[in-house]
Amino acid sequence: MAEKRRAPDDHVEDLTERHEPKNFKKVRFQLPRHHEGLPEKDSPATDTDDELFERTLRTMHVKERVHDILAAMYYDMHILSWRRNELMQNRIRPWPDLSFYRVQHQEAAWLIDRTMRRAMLAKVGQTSSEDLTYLSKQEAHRVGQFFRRLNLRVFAICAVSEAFRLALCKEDQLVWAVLVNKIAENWASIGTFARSRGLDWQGLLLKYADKDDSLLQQALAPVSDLAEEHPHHRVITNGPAPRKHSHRKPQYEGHLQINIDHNLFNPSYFKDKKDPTIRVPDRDGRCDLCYAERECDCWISHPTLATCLVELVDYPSRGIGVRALTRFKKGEILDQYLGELRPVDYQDDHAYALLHEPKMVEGSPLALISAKRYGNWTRFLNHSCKPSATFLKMTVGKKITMAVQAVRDIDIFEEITIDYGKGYWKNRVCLCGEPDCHSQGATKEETEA
Ligand SMILES: C[S@@+](CC[C@H](N)C(=O)[O-])C[C@H]1O[C@@H](n2cnc3c(N)ncnc32)[C@H](O)[C@@H]1O
Repeated sequence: MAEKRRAPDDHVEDLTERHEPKNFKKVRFQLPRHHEGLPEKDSPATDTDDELFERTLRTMHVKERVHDILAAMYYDMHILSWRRNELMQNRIRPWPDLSFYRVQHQEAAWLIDRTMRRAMLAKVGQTSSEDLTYLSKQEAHRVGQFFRRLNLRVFAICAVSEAFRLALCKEDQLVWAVLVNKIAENWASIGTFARSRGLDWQGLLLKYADKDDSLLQQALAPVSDLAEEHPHHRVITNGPAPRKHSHRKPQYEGHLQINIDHNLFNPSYFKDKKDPTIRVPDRDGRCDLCYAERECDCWISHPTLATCLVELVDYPSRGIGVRALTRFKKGEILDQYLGELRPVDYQDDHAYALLHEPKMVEGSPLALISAKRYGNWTRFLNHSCKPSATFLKMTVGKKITMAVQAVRDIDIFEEITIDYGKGYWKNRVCLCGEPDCHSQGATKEETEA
């Protein structure tokens, strides 16, 4: 049987001591003198440390800003579709929720109206620099810039987000240009996210449905409904290259891999018929959330932010992996590793099985979490020899659980990875590509043993 994955004891690596990479170019540290007034375009390269520093800082600032905006856009789309689903299912909460949804929808509709009005006027030759259908010339220029790279469908999806609308009128030109590029690079992800959450962007365009405009008709063309299924029942394949992506359902051994939100326990699998994840006070120590010594009512709330803001993507040669759609902080609990609970000697899951251990007792696993058929997004975390997350044994409320924790800050669009442990790679080859990868140092005999 292949070696089971085991959570490390020392879970959060201290990265403050990490050495700089060898090819890191040192620049003399000095505060920028005219940071705010830096030119929009890169100035010609010079050799002085000050200028190099300023340009590096500017590039970093733009990248950070664009990633902030994109993270906020995914969050906006998530929260608005969440609210909409609640409204549609008649689970209307107190009025502030409703008014938030209405205001956001109204502002998106105004932006679409301005865009459509301009497009209609352009058709009959009536646009000029004095055109008052836009709030400003800048907005008209930027919308034009967006349409040169992308289409009305993506614009309508993005327009739903307040972060996007604010960027359109408030960010400087360089940030806007980089944002449009990034949206173009990730349009498959943005489109899939909107569709799989049931975001109402087509509704914004419907009142123009009778207009004879090819872009509009293209945007309103029916698309298959992804919102009926769980978002993690969809994998984006072929990467984000324009018009090359498609979707597939995650399958293993010919079965759809079903999403669950708690471990499945079947007493008949266990000799004593008891759920091995029930907390035992003297064995499992304090609750990791409230530090109570005895049973408490804590739980890891579900869904976590990560459940809502990650996507499944096909990575060449490693299969499905997980991409972050927001920024996560070092130490953040991303989710719990879930699956069917099986006895430790269960032999039938060679890819997804994780040993379930209590945090205080080393080397005595209580069960095995088999996620090959039932599990959540965490089962798709690929291995890296320099991972961004780790398994963490926790005691929470009435249960013990295997959580997944970020071991460093994770940026939006980064793949989230975890260390499966050296044992997992005894008879397999790791393709993580890290310079210190286990498999690179292993001899042929070791990997084929
Ligand atoms: C827990 S699953 C991860 C999700 C998996 N990629 C999938 O498509 O379902 C573990 C399997 O993913 C693949 N995998 C994950 N990380 C890998 C890596 N660094 N190198 C090669 N294969 C990897 C291996 O096939 C491994 O058995």
